[in-house]
Amino acid sequence: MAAAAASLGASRAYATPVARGAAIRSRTRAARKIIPGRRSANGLRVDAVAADAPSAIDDDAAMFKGKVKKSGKLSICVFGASGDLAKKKVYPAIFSLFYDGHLPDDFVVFGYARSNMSNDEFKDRIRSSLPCRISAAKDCDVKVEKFLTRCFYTAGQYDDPEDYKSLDVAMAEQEQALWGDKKTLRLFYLSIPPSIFVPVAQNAARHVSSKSGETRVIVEKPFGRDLESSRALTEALAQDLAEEHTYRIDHYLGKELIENLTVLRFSNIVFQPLWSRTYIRNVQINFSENFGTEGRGGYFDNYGIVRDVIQNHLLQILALFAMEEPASLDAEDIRDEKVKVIRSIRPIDMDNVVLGQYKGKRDGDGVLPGYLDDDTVPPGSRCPTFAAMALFIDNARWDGVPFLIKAGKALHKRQAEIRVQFHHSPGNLYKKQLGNREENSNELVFRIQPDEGIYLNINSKIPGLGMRLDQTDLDLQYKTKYSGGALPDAYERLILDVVQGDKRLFIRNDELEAAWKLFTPMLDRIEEDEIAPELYPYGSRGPIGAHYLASRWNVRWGDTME
Ligand SMILES: NC(=O)C1=CN([C@@H]2O[C@H](COP(=O)(O)OP(=O)(O)OC[C@H]3O[C@@H](n4cnc5c(N)ncnc54)[C@H](OP(=O)(O)O)[C@@H]3O)[C@@H](O)[C@H]2O)C=CC1
Ligand SMILES: O=C1O[C@H](COP(=O)(O)O)[C@@H](O)[C@H](O)[C@H]1O
Repeated sequence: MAAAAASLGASRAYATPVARGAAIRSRTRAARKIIPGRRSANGLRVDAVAADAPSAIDDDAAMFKGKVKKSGKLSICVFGASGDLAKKKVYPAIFSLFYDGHLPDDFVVFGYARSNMSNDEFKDRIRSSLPCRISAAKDCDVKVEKFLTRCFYTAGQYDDPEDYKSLDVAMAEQEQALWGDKKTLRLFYLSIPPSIFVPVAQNAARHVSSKSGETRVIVEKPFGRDLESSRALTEALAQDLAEEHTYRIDHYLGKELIENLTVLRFSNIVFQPLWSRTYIRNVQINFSENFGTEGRGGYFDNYGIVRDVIQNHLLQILALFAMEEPASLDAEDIRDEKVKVIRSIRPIDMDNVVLGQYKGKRDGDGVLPGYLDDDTVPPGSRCPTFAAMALFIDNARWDGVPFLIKAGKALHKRQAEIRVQFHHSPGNLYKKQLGNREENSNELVFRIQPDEGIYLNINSKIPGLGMRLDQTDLDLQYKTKYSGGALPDAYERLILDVVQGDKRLFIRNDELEAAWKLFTPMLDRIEEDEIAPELYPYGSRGPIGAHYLASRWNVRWGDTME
C-alpha cells in the first residue's frame, strides 16, 4: 500500500505545494510502522520503516530538500540552549529534520547561554534527548553523532555585545570551514524567558545577523504578559527586526490535529452547514496535564495558566475553529480571518471565570506536592494553575454559543481536545429508546493529544430483531488509520516552516494585539482584586467551580464524562 501511495505523489496534481507536502508527509508516516518494545541504543522508542517506505521518504525529503537547498546554507543559533525547551523540544526537532533529510547538507547549529560548558559537555547534555523514529538498522546512533559534529556551544551573557560579537566570529568560522563564502540563512531561536527577549533579539540582530543572506528570529510565547508589555516587546523587536523576519511561534499550531482542523472544516462539505449556532449548542476546548510546574515556578509564577496556555494555545485553537473560510491558504489570508474572529469575542465577564490552584494530596505512601510546595514558587502565591471560562463570539455565525475553555496543571490526566456538542434532534422521534434528548445529542471530538484522532458520537441501532439503540462513534484514530506512524513533533513542522519562510502557522502582531486586548482586563482584575484561586487536589478533575460555571450555560464538561 505504501508503494502504491508513494506513486500517488508522482501522478496526482495537488492544489497547492502545501497540499502536496501534506500528502507526501502523511504517506511517509503511513509507511512507517512501530515495532512495539524496540528501543535504540539511546533508549528511545524506535520503529521499523517499511521496506517500500524509502520512496515515500525520498519523495518527502526530495520535495523539502529541494526547496531548502534553494534557500542556501543554514546556520541555527539556539539562545537559552541550556534550558528546558531547548533540550526537550528544540534540539530534538532540529535533529529529526536532519534525520528525515529536511535540512540542507550544509547546516550548523550553535547553542548560546550563560551556563559555562564545553562543546563536549553540551553535546553530552543534549545527546540523550535526540529521538530516533526509525529502526536501529538505520544506524540512528551514527546519525546522532553526525548531527552532533554540527553542534557547537558558546557561553556568553545575554546583554553583552562583545559576547555576541564572539558568537558571530565562531559562527562565521564554522560557516567558512563548512561551505565557504556562500549565501547563508541565519535562524535564531529565542528559547529563553520572555523577560530577556528584547536584549537577546536586539543584540543578535545587531551583532550576529547573516552578512550574506537573511536572518529570521523565532520568538516563543507568551510574547509579554499583558497588552502593554506585549506592545513594548513588539516595538522593541521592530527596532531591529522586520515583521517579515519575526516568527512568533505557538507550537500548538504545528500539531497534527490543529493543522487538520481547517482541512476537515473547509474541504468536507458535510461539516460546512453544521458549523454554526444553528446546529452547535456549545464548544469546549480542554487542556489538562497530569503534572505540576516541577521547578518552572520562576517563569510560571509570573505568568499563570491563562498567560501560559489559554491566551495563546487555546485561543489559537478557538480562532481556527470559529473563523470564516479564508480567501486562500496564504498565510496573510488565514491570519486575517483569525484576527477578525478574535476581535469578535465579547469582553470576558469575571462571573464566567473560575480559577484554581493545585494542592498536595496523599498518594499511597507518598504525597503529591502542591503548587506552593514547589521550591521555585514564592510562599503564599495566588498564581492560578487552573482556569475555566465561558467566552462568546458576537457574530452572526456564533451568537449565543458558549465556548467553554478549561486548562489546568496537576489534573487527573494529560489530554487536549476540542468537543463540539450539537443541539438535540428536533422532534426526538426515538424518544422512547433514547430518552433524554440532550444526553443523546451528537458530539464531535478532536483529540489533539494523546491518541490523536477525530470521532463523532452518533445514535445507532444495535443489530438484532429488536429496536434497541445505543451511542457509538464514527472514529478516525491516527494510530490505526496511519499505521501507527510516529507523528512529527509540532516543533519540527514549525522550524521547517521558518527555514522555508512559510508564516502560515505563526502569530502576526495584530493577532497578538487582539489576544492581549481580550485577556488583559481579566488578568488585571485578578491581580487588582487579589482573587484567590479555588484549591483542588493534585490529580483531581479540578475545582468544583468549573462544573458550576458549565451548568450555568446548561453544559456538562464532556471530558469528565469519559
Ligand atoms: N518549557 C516548555 O515546555 C515550554 C517553554 N516555552 C517557552 O520557551 C521559553 C523558554 O522556556 P524554558 O526553556 O522552559 O525556560 P528556562 O527557564 O529553562 O530558561 C531557558 C534558559 O534561559 C536562561 N534563563 C532562565 N531564567 C533566566 C533569567 N531570569 N534571566 C536570564 N536567563 C535566564 C537559562 O540559561 P542560562 O542560565 O544558561 O543562561 C535557561 O537555561 C519561554 O519563553 C517559555 O514560555 C514554550 C512552550 C513550552
Ligand atoms: O507552552 C506550553 O506548553 C506546554 C504543553 O505543551 P504540550 O505540547 O506538551 O501540550 C506546557 O506544559 C507549558 O507549561 C507551556 O509553557
